[in-house]
Amino acid sequence: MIYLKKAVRTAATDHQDVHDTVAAMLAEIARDGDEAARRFARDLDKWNGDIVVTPQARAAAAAQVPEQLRRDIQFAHANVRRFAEAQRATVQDCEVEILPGLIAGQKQIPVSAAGCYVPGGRYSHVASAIMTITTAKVAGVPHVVACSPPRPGVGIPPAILYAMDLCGADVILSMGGVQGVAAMANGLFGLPKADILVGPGNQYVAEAKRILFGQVGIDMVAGPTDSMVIADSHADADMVAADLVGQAEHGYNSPVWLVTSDRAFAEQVMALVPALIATLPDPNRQSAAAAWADYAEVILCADAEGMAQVADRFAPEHLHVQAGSLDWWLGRLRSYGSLFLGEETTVAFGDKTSGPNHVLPTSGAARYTGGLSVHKFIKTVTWQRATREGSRPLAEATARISRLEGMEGHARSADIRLAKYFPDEAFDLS
Ligand SMILES: NC(=O)c1ccc[n+]([C@@H]2O[C@H](COP(=O)([O-])OP(=O)(O)OC[C@H]3O[C@@H](n4cnc5c(N)ncnc54)[C@H](O)[C@@H]3O)[C@@H](O)[C@H]2O)c1
Ligand SMILES: [Zn+2]
Repeated sequence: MIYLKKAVRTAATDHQDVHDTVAAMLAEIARDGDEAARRFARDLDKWNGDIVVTPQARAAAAAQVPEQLRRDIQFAHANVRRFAEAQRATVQDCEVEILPGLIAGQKQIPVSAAGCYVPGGRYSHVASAIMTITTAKVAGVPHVVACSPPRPGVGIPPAILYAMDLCGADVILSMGGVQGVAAMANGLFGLPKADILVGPGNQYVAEAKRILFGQVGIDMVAGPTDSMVIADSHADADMVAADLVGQAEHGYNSPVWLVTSDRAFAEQVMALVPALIATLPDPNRQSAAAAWADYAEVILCADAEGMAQVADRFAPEHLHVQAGSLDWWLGRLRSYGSLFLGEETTVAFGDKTSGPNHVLPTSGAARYTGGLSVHKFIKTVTWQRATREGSRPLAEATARISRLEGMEGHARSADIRLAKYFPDEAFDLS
């Protein structure tokens, strides 16, 4: 493979500053509770209003969203729900007779309370509300809290609030950043403590979740969003250029990668991109320009197998194949958060409306995990039950293994059962 364009920057270097800021904020909130969270909302987001959004404010939001947009949000919600329901149907209890007199099983139990972070600093992430809340509700979580940063004097933008309400958030907090995350994790403002925190956010949000992990579950540690397009000579250069620029808009440090087996095609796309970026409105233009200049890469490979190897190594969050033989790619590719097959769909569809979740592993985490799904809200737990007859071989083997391990107390839990159920027999348990 040959780099026709190489990134000049990779992962952020300011991590320690962010860590110290967030750790200090979390400590203050742990100490002073609601009051500290309110103080940060005031200082950072200029918000003095209600923290728990009232039923009246929820109802009023719908009236402020134009009807077509409401229908669009309902469309996206229905698609995300349909996909999540199909996933839910694959998650099942099971039961097996391991040996005569011993049955064991697994049960799927949703967490009791989930906290969904809906980012809202720079863009109005309506889609993130749909992706997280809907999925938690379909998973069967009885108590879903959602929070998002309020805009000064306005609160949560009406379209986000409408989406949160439509998707079934039980409580909505007008609170963003570290204070929003901590409010859900610590059970501030009268809430139950969240068992799991999910949803994307900026570096402060991501760091807060990372620090709180252990005390609560989290979906993943998210970095800047990234996207890869695999294109061969079948691809449409204008479309590929538009897709790369579209995803570079996320932020100055959002990598986009083009992997192709056609040098002329790569050069055509590279020539088109700057002009497309120049036509974006500010500040999206600056984000996309910086992302393209500093983080984007264009890689030329000999053939499809070479391109697949690059994709597997990068493990992109979004992977879009605009090439022939789509079934071959679906079978061959192994590391991605979400795969988009063919030019008729695109990452933007997945981001906003199509159904599979858009909360996905970034920065190569797709090597070891997929994205947000109903599974993240459900605990697969196990149980077992034995008859006296079934307990007999278990007790004998357990007693001997325990003694070998030096765990005499464990061995005696086995001994006492054999003595009670089979009093007339002698066992060699040493
Ligand atoms: N990968 C995905 O699926 C996906 C989807 C949507 C959004 N995102 C990501 O979500 C993020 C959204 O970021 P955002 O900033 O626009 O919104 P955000 O909601 O994540 O963060 C806003 C909050 O940051 C806090 N904050 C700002 N400056 C601070 C400081 N100096 N100290 C402490 N706290 C501070 C404020 O309290 C504010 O409420 C982006 O990084 C975007 O890439 C990812
Ligand atoms: Zn996107």
